[in-house]
Amino acid sequence: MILIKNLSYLIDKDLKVYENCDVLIKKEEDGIKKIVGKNLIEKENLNKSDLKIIDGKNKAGMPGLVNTHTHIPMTLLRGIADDMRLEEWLREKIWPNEAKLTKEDVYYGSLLGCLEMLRFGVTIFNDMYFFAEKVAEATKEIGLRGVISFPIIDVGTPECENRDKLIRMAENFIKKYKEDKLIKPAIAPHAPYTCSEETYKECKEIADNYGTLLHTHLSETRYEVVEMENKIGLRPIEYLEKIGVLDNNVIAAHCVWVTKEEVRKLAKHKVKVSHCPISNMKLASGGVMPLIEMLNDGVEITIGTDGVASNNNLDMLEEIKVCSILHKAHRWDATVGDIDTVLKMAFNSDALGIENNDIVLIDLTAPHLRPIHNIKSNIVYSANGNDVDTVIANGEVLMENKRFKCIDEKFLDKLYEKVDKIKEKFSC
Ligand SMILES: C[C@H]1O[C@@H](n2cnc3c(O)ncnc32)[C@H](O)[C@@H]1O
Ligand SMILES: [Zn+2]
Repeated sequence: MILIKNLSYLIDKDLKVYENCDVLIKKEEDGIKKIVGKNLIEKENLNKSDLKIIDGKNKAGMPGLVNTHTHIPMTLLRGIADDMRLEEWLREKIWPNEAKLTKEDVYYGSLLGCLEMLRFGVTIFNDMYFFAEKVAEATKEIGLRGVISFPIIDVGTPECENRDKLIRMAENFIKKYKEDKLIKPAIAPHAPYTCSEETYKECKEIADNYGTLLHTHLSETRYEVVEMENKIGLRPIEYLEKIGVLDNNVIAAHCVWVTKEEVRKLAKHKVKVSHCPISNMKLASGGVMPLIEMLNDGVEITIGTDGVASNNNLDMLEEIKVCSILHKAHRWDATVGDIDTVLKMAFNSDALGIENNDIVLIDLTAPHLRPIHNIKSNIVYSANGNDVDTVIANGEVLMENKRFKCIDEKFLDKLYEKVDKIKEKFSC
């Protein structure tokens, strides 16, 4: 059992704030149980020798951050191609370099990505990358929880060039992990411009049969929308609706270029949207995701960083601040993207079908986090990922006082050496 004693502030999933409390975390057969109150040792009659005690003084606790769209192994491609728009970035830089990746490279890139997320308080994530088994393996080793989706592209991926075979591999991947405690497998047709109607339909059938999510990029750029309108006379969301893919098991990343009518379609089919403001701005995807219209129509919106090659980090605290201020600037309205709205999106793991029972502690002993008029304000507008001090995920202390507990830290040097070596095979 873990006891956080004298926690200065606790923000719960419903964004209620408690002050000066203890939090007891018990890992039981049927899940994680949490008790919040004062003087829990006495009240719950706890034996100190059964407890891992964490000092909560000058710390703020909150649920684990949830990154709902990323490509974790792309940590390997950090900084390889900046200041380019999506289409050229993908075709000229990212895909040619990804073609050189082996499954071992993806494993090390995933470890690096998981440690980066952990360092920044992200405990649950939704990934889409080649060699998904290696992403799953690294995730389990670090102890995070993730929806790991197996990507499909019609022309093939670095893992396999044959689409039919890829679909069978995706199904086997789902079978292998479907009972796993930390991993929820899923399938990911990459985007409407890389996957045919047949591919989307087959992926949807697999997602339905196995009860998994279908993760896809959707309406990310104006180019994507115009290209589709020219080819088939439909916008990407209209097209996916027409072929029967839109559903409540779909999680769609980006959804920037979306009309009001399409927002209604997303809401009608209960599609979950992963909003990736930094990646959209950096890749100059143009436009801004219609947050207000989506919220007004009841679309479930979550937040993602996208991959490190378009962000260029996995700092979800940075992402929520940018999300908030982007929409204020865009709408000339300071009330838009308010503190509670962005925090709710950042803690939302329900969209992934995972319960967020994790706790992240922020160290408040830093000049930029004092004084504290409103702890939620300091977290959204003043903090960043480096302020994360301790992470308890799935009932385990994975990081304490900014030190990784899930690995021997001596391994970090070896990991950095490995990724430096992998770096040599890429060309900028
Ligand atoms: C899984 C593949 O998806 C690629 N990717 C990474 N970021 C984006 C994005 O913003 N839009 C479309 N595709 C993206 C990644 O490089 C892999 O090739
Ligand atoms: Zn992406």
